[in-house]
Amino acid sequence: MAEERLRIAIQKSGRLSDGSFELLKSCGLKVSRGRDKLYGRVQEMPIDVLLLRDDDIPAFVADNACDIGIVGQNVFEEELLSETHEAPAEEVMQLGFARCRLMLAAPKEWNFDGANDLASKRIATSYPALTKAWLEREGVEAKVVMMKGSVEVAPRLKIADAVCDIVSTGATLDANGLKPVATVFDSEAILIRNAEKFSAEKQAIFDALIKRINGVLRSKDAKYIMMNAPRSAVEAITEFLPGADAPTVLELAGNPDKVAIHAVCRESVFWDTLEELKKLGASAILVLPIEKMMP
Ligand SMILES: Nc1ncnc2c1ncn2[C@@H]1O[C@H](COP(=O)(O)OP(=O)(O)OP(=O)(O)O)[C@@H](O)[C@H]1O
Ligand SMILES: O=P(O)(O)OC[C@H]1O[C@H](OP(=O)(O)OP(=O)(O)O)[C@H](O)[C@@H]1O
Ligand SMILES: [Mg+2]
Repeated sequence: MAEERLRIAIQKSGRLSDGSFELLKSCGLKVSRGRDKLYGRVQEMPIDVLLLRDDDIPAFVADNACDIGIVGQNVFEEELLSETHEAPAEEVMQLGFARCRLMLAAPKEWNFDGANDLASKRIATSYPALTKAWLEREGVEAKVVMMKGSVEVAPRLKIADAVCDIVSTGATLDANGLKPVATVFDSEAILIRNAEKFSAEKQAIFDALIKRINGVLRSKDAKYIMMNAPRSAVEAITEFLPGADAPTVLELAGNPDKVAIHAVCRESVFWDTLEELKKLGASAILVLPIEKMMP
């Protein structure tokens, strides 16, 4: 019998693409792309990769053309609200990259004073379902105009009064004379899966992949921190270290009053943290990245 392989759909090129390939790489999976560049194969695990437009990913996963996929939460929620599939794909986990917001934006000169200002106005968006749901929550009646791309130019062309589009730095809005006025949806890349039960063989591949992804995500903010400190400050320093439990305390040769402290910090270590540690008497502080972490 042919070996079962797990099929994952990822974006071919765009804002999700690099992060998706990077995640697979961090999981120890190298994707060798086929000549048509639409199909890739992983050597290290029985996984096939399909390279698609991001909008097609939820449907490919819902329809069983792929088992799992990586897509923006915004695109996935839009698809769910549109109710196009009897058994839509299911969200498995957030992946911590491609963070952005779906935001309502209005021309800078508009003295915008809350959602009610949008009553009877035209709003251009590629996300009509999410936009309509937000308007409904706010109790505002407005006309939603669907645009597939270049949404930000709509007010200038008098196609719409406002837009509802993806914002990260805000540079695109600014360049088009627009300002953000309300957040409709917070988004990041997510892993989705087909709603049906996998075969035992496929489930085992899926479980192994999830374990690796969790290991990569866990190590993302985590740092290995080393420092010397007065023996008397060990307790205060341990309490202060972000997300660290039970650090290793080592003798320092020829210096009975001082020890070396080694700890895994599970949260970000900022410059402020280092300043505080210094105040508590720490010196020779080293912060090292952690590549992978298994519980
Ligand atoms: N500026 C941004 N910063 C971070 N994430 C973003 C940004 N813009 C979009 N995203 C996220 O990445 C997803 C894909 O965005 P992209 O602009 O690549 O889509 P696209 O142009 O529709 O691509 P495709 O050609 O695959 O249809 C979005 O749905 C959103 O979740
Ligand atoms: O707030 P900013 O940092 O400016 O990012 C927002 C822009 O990024 C995305 O487009 P992208 O640049 O991916 O190009 P696209 O319009 O071709 O998808 C998105 O559609 C916005 O237009
Ligand atoms: Mg798209």
